[in-house]
This record gives sequence, structure tokens and C-alpha cells, in this order.
Amino acid sequence: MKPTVAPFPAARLRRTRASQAIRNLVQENTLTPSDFIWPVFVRDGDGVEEPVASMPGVMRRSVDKIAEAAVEAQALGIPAICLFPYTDASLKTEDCAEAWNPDNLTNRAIRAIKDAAPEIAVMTDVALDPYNINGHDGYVVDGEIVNDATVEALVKMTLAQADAGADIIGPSDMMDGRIGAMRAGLEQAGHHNVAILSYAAKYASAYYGPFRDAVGASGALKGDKKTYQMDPANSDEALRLIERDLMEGADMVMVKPGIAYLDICHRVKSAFGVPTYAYQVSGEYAMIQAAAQNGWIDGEKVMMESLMAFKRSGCNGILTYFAPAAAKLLNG
Ligand SMILES: NCC(=O)CCC(=O)O
Repeated sequence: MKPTVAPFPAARLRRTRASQAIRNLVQENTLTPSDFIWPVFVRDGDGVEEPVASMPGVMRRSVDKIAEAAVEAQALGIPAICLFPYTDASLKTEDCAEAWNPDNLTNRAIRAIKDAAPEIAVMTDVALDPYNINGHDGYVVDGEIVNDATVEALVKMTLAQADAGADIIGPSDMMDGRIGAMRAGLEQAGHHNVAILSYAAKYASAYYGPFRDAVGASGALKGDKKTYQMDPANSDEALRLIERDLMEGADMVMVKPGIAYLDICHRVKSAFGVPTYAYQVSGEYAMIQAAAQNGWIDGEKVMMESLMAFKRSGCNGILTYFAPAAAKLLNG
């Protein structure tokens, strides 16, 4: 599209900014609570809400409290909640068997949400890192993250989550061939309507730091994730990954992190026109909250501006820890 501008003073571009009413009328993008997927942290126990130090305002919640949070989210008009488990170190093993335990934290939380707030969609995370003694998203054999054996384990994990009632599976592992394997597994098991939101363009990013604190993985990770997550220098590669995952059966795709990767969001949406989401990750959240707590920025305004930026870039929605706070503001 080529913008058309008449010569001054025929065109005074300030005319359409002159009042709030005119500004509302010409607004190109909108933000509503239905744009949000709310990531939450699940931990063991009963009646527990434990603050995450590096993410002010974010809690680790026991399953009963997760169900309460889902009821709150449903009332706020947030359509989906995404679960991340804080796994006890004693449950982390080399074979990661806890990942497909039908009664692991995630699967218990899915069932509790489905009982308490049946209308909210439950999204899960599929990767081995919460259960892996090495902190990696895949199996580690002789120092290498092995692909195909990991994919087999991820399919088992996916099926356990779908059996528990998950609506959206979120593979965040970045192994090759996992979307096709998961889709085939879900179809065979009769889970035709369980959707896959692929973390298709996930970068090896330093913005994930506070998340690892939140899920208790900070100490566990040996090495880095650069053999499976993307190089922040690359952009064409993101399009190849997105296309590959779509061809394997992904229903929706994600770019992660968010704000530093809006160019990728824009390219993905323009190239494929598919439901596209960005993950405003823990480091992005923590930076805004820390600056706000210091009085250096207006936290609420920066929160809303950052969320609108995702919509402007072409995203259909945003995974954001700000979901309930932003929804409350939007609901007035
Ligand atoms: N699979 C989830 C992450 O890797 C990190 C998200 C975050 O930093 O918020």
C-alpha cells in the first residue's frame, strides 16, 4: 500500500488527531481481552500462591488456585490460559517420564480448570525441560540433543495432555518433525479437535531468564539451547520454520520472544496469513515492571503500548503475563 497525501494545506494530517472522538474513529488496531493467552505457573500444594521474585505480580499457584485464576480469567473475557509446571527436582530424570504421567502437575491442572471454568481454552507446553535432569528441551546423549527419540517422547507427552482435556498443544521444543508426529498421534487417538499452536520461530534468547527462575530451572540447564532454538540474527529461517510447521499440521504459529521480534511477526503474518501469536516473555515483562517500580516509566501505559504493538505488527493475539491486568483496564 502506498500512502496518498495531498499537498499542504489540503492535507493536514493533524486533523484526524484533533479530538479523542476522531482519534477513536481512525484507530487502525484495537486491543481486547480476547487477544490474550495468560501463561500461569503451577506448583505442588494446596492453597498456595507464591510470588516469583524476578516477575513482580506473577505467582506460582497450586492446582486449586490455578482453577480460581481460570475462573477469574474467564470472567475477564480472556479466552485461553497456558500452563507451565514448577517441577520438583526429585521428579527430574534422564528419561523425563514425569512428562507423560497422567497425574503430573500440568495434567491435574488441566482437569481442575476444565471443572471450574469449562469455557476457557487450556493450552499446554510441550518440551522436556521441566522434567529433564539436564534442563534441555530434548534428550541429551553424549552431549548432543537428539532429535528423533525426543519427538517420540513429546508425542507421549502430547497425548497425556490431550487425554487430560487440553484444547491447544503448544510445542516449544524446536525439534524437527515434531508437529507432524504430534498431529498424527492426536488424530490416531481421536483428538481431532485438539489444536496445535506451534512455537515455530523460537529464538535462543536471554529474555527467558526470569521464566527459568519461575519454573525452578535456572540451575538445571547445562550449556545453551542454540542447537535447537534460533539465532537472533536470522529472519528468513523463521519463515522456513513457520511454513514447515504449517505443512505438518500446525493450526496456529508463534514468534518468541515478542517486542524484539516484531519484524518477524510482521513477516510471518504477511507471508502466510495464518493465526499468528507472539509471546511477550518473562524478561520483557520483568523489564517493564522493574522500570515501573522505580518510577522510571508509567507501567500501565507502557504495558498497553507494548501489547498494542503486537496487534499493529499483525499478531492475532499475545501470550502475556499482563493478561489479567490489561484485561481489567480494558474492561474499565
Ligand atoms: N517455553 C517457555 C519459555 O521458554 C520461556 C518463556 C518466558 O520467558 O516467559
